Amino acid sequence: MLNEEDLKGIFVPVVTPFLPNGGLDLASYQNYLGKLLEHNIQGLVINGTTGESPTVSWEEVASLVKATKKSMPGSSIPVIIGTGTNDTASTVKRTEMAGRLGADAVLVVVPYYSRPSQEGIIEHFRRAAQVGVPVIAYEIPSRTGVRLTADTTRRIMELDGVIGLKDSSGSIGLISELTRFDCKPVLCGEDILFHAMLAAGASGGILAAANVETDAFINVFRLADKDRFVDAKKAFDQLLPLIQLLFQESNPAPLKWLLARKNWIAHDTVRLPMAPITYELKLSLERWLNS
Ligand SMILES: O=C(O)C1=N[C@H](C(=O)O)C[C@H](O)C1
Repeated sequence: MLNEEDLKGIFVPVVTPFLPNGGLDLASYQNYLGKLLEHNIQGLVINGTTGESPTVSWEEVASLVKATKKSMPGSSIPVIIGTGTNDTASTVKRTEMAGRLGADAVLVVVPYYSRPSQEGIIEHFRRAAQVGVPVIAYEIPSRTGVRLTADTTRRIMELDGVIGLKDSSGSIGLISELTRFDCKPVLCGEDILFHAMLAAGASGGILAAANVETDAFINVFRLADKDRFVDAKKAFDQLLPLIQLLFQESNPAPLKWLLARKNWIAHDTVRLPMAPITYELKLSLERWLNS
């Protein structure tokens, strides 16, 4: 299982490939996984936002995890499973099931939709962490509808069993507050802010765009890790056009289109209410591919 020291480097949140009829496409998944595992990544995240967790059943998550383990026998690449929901009891149950599937850690998103109080959110994480599988808390207010204060985040990160934070808060405000003092690792979860967050003390990232330019993201991380922030910035700037395109419409639809276009997965199918990308974005991605 993961501990704090392991949250360093590039973690790739995987897409969940679907067939045109919406069923799980495990053949594509295995092909795509083979491509990702050619790179020196620090871990995989299954059933994250990029994995379309709101529309993926637990049985499907289990199939993905089993396929992942089968694809990398003897590999030590950590597998992190998204188990967060907006219901504490079901989050706890999913975290227990993830432990039985062999998760190295779980990604638990701030409970969305209900807009709970900060105290309720802390209690949600306390219960998830008590399961005994290491928890990475996931702050993404643009999707959850509730924003953690720096004090709440600190209290969550201080819980036993919470090993770090994935920060998709949308600015460097939170990480700057957290890293003023000693704190557990913060992973960037906002691709466009990767360099800025490394400079503010992030220990790596869980980045959808790293599905595509994996080595380039690893390079940015390594340069920053050696305090070569100017070189890291130059390398990161090269990634900006891709990042802008991948987030022009809701992630992961653009990413799935690109992976399908590269034949890593067979189809760009997303499950409703996610919709396929527009014709205009396809043209722009095609231009990027040819650039
Ligand atoms: O699935 C993830 O983990 C990520 N989700 C974020 C989002 O889609 O909002 C983006 C980030 O790159 C990784």
